[in-house]
Amino acid sequence: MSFKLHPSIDNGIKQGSDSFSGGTLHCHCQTSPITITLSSNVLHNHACGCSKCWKPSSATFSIVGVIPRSALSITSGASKLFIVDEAAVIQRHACKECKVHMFGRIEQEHAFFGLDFVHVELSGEIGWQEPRFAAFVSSTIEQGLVAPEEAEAVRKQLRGLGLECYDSLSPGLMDVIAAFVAKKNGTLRASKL
Ligand SMILES: N[C@@H](CCC(=O)N[C@@H](CS)C(=O)NCC(=O)O)C(=O)O
Ligand SMILES: [Zn+2]
Ligand SMILES: [Zn+2]
Repeated sequence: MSFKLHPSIDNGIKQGSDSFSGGTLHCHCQTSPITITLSSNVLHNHACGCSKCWKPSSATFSIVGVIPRSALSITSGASKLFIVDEAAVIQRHACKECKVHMFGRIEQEHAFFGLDFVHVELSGEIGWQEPRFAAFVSSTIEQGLVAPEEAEAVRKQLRGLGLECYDSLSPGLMDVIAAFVAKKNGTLRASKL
């Protein structure tokens, strides 16, 4: 049995282009869609199994990447945006009508302050960085999308696509968050390497 992970990876992962320099995201509204223009490619693109990241219907994972907030502009339909959960670290700005999340933004002191979270499947352009790992895989169990006994099969399918699996973010990103906390606490150790 194979799981519907996400439509943009279920038939294999297509590599992005190093020379790609951005494009436009559209919400799903047929009339007056919200459009967001991105002036660069995304970084750290990945599959996220958490309950908070937007995913299309029938998908088990969201595909989400980051981009400097200075590279993102709302080019139409700004009045249709609302914040899904004001209390969340990532303020996800979604369309009031079709409910698609257009971008997530961090407004508090955080390792990822200055980066916005976006879903490049909302763009028609080709060349966006391909997903490179899978995060929060076990969170799919919480949502009833995957049975506990199925989790390893889901990981196997993800690894078969070349996506290493984690139950939080990737080690590299977790290190960035931990280093930020250590710096704040005055406990950041100097490297002896
Ligand atoms: N198990 C939780 C995990 C949620 C979670 O921690 N999501 C990560 C990955 S997007 C995060 O950084 N969330 C911050 C936020 O949503 O503001 C769930 O599925 O709801
Ligand atoms: Zn919409
Ligand atoms: Zn998530």
